[in-house]
Amino acid sequence: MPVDPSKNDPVIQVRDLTLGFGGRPLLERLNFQVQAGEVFVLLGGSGSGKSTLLKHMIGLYEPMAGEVRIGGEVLTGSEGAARRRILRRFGVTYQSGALFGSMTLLENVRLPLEAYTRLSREAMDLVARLNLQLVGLAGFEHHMPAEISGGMQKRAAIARAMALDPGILFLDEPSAGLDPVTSADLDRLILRLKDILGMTFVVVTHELPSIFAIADRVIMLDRESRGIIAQGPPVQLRDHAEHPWVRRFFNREATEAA
Ligand SMILES: Nc1ncnc2c1ncn2[C@@H]1O[C@H](COP(=O)(O)OP(=O)(O)OP(=O)(O)O)[C@@H](O)[C@H]1O
Repeated sequence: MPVDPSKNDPVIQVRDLTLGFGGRPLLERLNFQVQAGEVFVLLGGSGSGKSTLLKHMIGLYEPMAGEVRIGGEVLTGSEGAARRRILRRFGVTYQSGALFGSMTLLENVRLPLEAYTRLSREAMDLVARLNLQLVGLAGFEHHMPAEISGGMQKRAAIARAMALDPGILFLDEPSAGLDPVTSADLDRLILRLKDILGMTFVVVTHELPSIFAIADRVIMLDRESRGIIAQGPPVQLRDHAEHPWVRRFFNREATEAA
């Protein structure tokens, strides 16, 4: 079930978030919200903290200050049953993909169901099959990850991240290592899941064609000022951003992509 199917409700709230390592802040006092059913993209130069911010948003790291709320509940510092409940509201795929190589696709997608539900084996298989079907992998249930292409592996990782029926998916560089055609296929899948299931996405990506294809809104992180230097729909930023770095980012890459 989507966390909250009504549009314009924040499903993720980042409030005064300061994060860093070894007592040194990398990003300070970040404030932004992600609305239900939107694709929200984290941008920024290399080392600006995109992946680190994503890891804070999913509770993998604890911030130096501030909080992250998912579906209105505070994830930061949460524990026990409350934390488990919040964690089940979202799925994650990491850059490395990380399917278990010794398991079939069906077994990979079944894994979270085995760990977190008491469904019967038949029901788990049914859910796993449906999820693989949803990402265009019907018929590949018994393939091993090494037997399918990189693009299909990414799709299978998304199917696994969706196994527990979350309303939110966090994707860290989903098109890394994919050719442009396969990457565009993945963009279409993201848009389809958003349209048919009303899912909310938070995506880290550098790929400009992808950003224009999928993003409702982006935020641009900046290492020097340790904050957000631009936010809004990508076309708006391309045409009207005040910050020179932001204009350079969109225009240089637009030229390269042309
Ligand atoms: N676990 C960690 N411990 C200490 N420093 C870290 C850790 N993880 C990341 N960093 C540092 O934080 C900074 C931001 O890293 P991060 O990976 O979040 O950037 P990014 O914007 O995702 O970069 P890229 O686009 O190159 O992947 C970098 O200087 C990195 O070395």
